[in-house]
Amino acid sequence: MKTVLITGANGQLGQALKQIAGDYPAFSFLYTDYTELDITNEEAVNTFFSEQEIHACINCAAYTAVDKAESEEELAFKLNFEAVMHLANACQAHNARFIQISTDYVFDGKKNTPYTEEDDTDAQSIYGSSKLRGEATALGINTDTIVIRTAWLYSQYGINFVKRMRELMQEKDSLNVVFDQAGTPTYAVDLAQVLLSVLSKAIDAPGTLGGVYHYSNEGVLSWYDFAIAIRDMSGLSCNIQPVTSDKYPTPAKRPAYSVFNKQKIKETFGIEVPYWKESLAVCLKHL
Ligand SMILES: NC(=O)C1=CN([C@@H]2O[C@H](COP(=O)(O)OP(=O)(O)OC[C@H]3O[C@@H](n4cnc5c(N)ncnc54)[C@H](OP(=O)(O)O)[C@@H]3O)[C@@H](O)[C@H]2O)C=CC1
Ligand SMILES: Cc1cn([C@H]2C[C@H](O)[C@@H](COP(=O)(O)OP(=O)(O)O[C@H]3O[C@@H](C)C(=O)[C@@H](O)[C@H]3O)O2)c(=O)[nH]c1=O
Repeated sequence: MKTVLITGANGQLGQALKQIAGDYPAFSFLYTDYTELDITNEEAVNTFFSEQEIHACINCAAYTAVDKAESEEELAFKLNFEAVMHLANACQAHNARFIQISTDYVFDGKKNTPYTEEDDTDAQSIYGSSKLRGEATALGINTDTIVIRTAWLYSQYGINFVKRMRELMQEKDSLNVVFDQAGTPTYAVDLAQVLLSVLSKAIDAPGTLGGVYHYSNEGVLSWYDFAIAIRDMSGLSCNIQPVTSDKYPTPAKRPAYSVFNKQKIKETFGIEVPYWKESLAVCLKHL
């Protein structure tokens, strides 16, 4: 039995992992969030790893408030870079596989064809920069680190675009949503399945499979298209207007295009990726 530490376990990805953990009997899971293990506390991280026998760590903790990060740079870097360094060092010292989650916001969005893992990064926001520093640091500490970049994460858990839109649509007659930012949503439960199947292969293969991988659901759409689908598939009625980003100003700049090329993760781990609309339907059944 291999013990897997899940940090930030009360967040939406952490809760998605808890939902499917029973399908992976070869693993026993240690779920921690801020109160059990504050990953910004280096000493606490080292003590935790010394007291428990940990074979792998999936870091689901992060500073994810994209706009707020613009005015809380220090906090964002503390969690998305420094804490990642503490976990990566502890994993290295205890021979544990480290899986770090990152984001499409590491790209500037100037491309118009899907981003591969080899494409140059150029984050446009504090959140994106802090996540980029975290992934580079973890890989620098150990090339066995697996960094999985994902995008537009949503689920029945926590706070996300799907839940926020449904609330807004019930409160308001009309909404403006940007149509000049294109990407692909990711259902957190699909990502959780991918993380555990990746780990199942990687845990017994030290020295291989490390590196960056892209994962989202299949398809390409704008936030506007996503909002329309959320409305129609939820049976709600709200007038949704497509607007350009300058008509919906935000503190943080988002990439205009952040679609992933997912060939690497599909081929390396034999993963089949669900179409975004099918996964949205699954999520909406749980809401
Ligand atoms: N959400 C999204 O749209 C996307 C997310 N990602 C990445 O996916 C990963 C998971 O994201 P998601 O599940 O949405 O994140 P959430 O914000 O839902 O969850 C993060 C969790 O980490 C906890 N946490 C905060 N500070 C600490 C700390 N010092 N020590 C331990 N835990 C802490 C949070 O607790 P509390 O709530 O109390 O602060 C929360 O439970 C992250 O790496 C994120 O960057 C990538 C692309 C898209
Ligand atoms: C609520 C709302 C948002 N928007 C715009 C703002 C923004 O450009 C886009 C997305 O909105 P949000 O701010 O909810 O999403 P945002 O926080 O940018 O989501 C991101 O979170 C981080 C953690 C990631 O890693 C990314 O992959 C991505 O999922 O939609 C509207 O146009 N109208 C609206 O009513």
